[in-house]
Amino acid sequence: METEPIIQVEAVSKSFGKNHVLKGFSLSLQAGENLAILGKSGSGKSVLIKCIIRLISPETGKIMVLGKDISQLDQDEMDLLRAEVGFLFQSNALYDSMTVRQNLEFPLRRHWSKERRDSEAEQLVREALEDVGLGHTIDMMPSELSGGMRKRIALARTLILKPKVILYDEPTTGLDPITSREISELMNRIQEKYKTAAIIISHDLSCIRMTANRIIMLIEGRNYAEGTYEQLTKLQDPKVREFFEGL
Ligand SMILES: Nc1ncnc2c1ncn2[C@@H]1O[C@H](COP(=O)(O)OP(=O)(O)OP(=O)(O)O)[C@@H](O)[C@H]1O
Repeated sequence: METEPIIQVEAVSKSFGKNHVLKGFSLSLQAGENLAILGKSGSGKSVLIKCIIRLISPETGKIMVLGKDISQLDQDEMDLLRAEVGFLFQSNALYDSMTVRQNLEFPLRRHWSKERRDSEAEQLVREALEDVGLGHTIDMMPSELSGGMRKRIALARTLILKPKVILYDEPTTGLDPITSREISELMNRIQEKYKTAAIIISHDLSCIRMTANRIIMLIEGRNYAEGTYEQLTKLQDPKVREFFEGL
């Protein structure tokens, strides 16, 4: 039986002046799936993610998130929906003046009552930190952590609200190959444990190879090619080959 997609993007177009970034791009994210969007720098991957969380609005097309047409939601409804979507942004954006514990509690402040936080937050924080293998850092400051650890803390903070779907924006950018690998393994463990679906936008082929069940290549604003990593590496199209050259 076909289940309803977690996220559906249908023929979305977005331009900035004469710069036509997305030209009828579509995707369908299924439950439990890690879907990677592979595209060059400037191809529109971040624009796509911003459309999905309605930070910007496309000119044409339709976006459904967890069964809701996001263009039809008012601000409060959109905020509630965003709480079910986890983001891991490139910048990590941890608060430097807060401990790891306070950073992880932060999303709960917005979405939970004080009573609920007092009774449940501690255990959730500990569980999320254990999930990323950093239980011992709970009282440390972000400045005491390495780049890879900060990324994992940012991921733990995303997990706190038990999202149904996670959007990973360049999750391994700026990390060395070993740390990148650890983050990719962690992304797989999270998929397995929480059965979350995820969209991963990246140009890091090793991360994509390890984590993606399916890949859509975003080239010239369109769905240029689609398949598993193995399938795409076998294509002869020069624009696809460019990505896999040297492997
Ligand atoms: N707010 C904006 N105003 C004008 N142009 C924008 C805006 N946001 C993005 N663009 C343009 O849209 C294009 C796609 O940008 P985007 O950030 O989505 O690329 P990307 O694929 O995420 O690249 P990278 O891999 O380098 O992050 C670029 O040409 C960029 O200049």
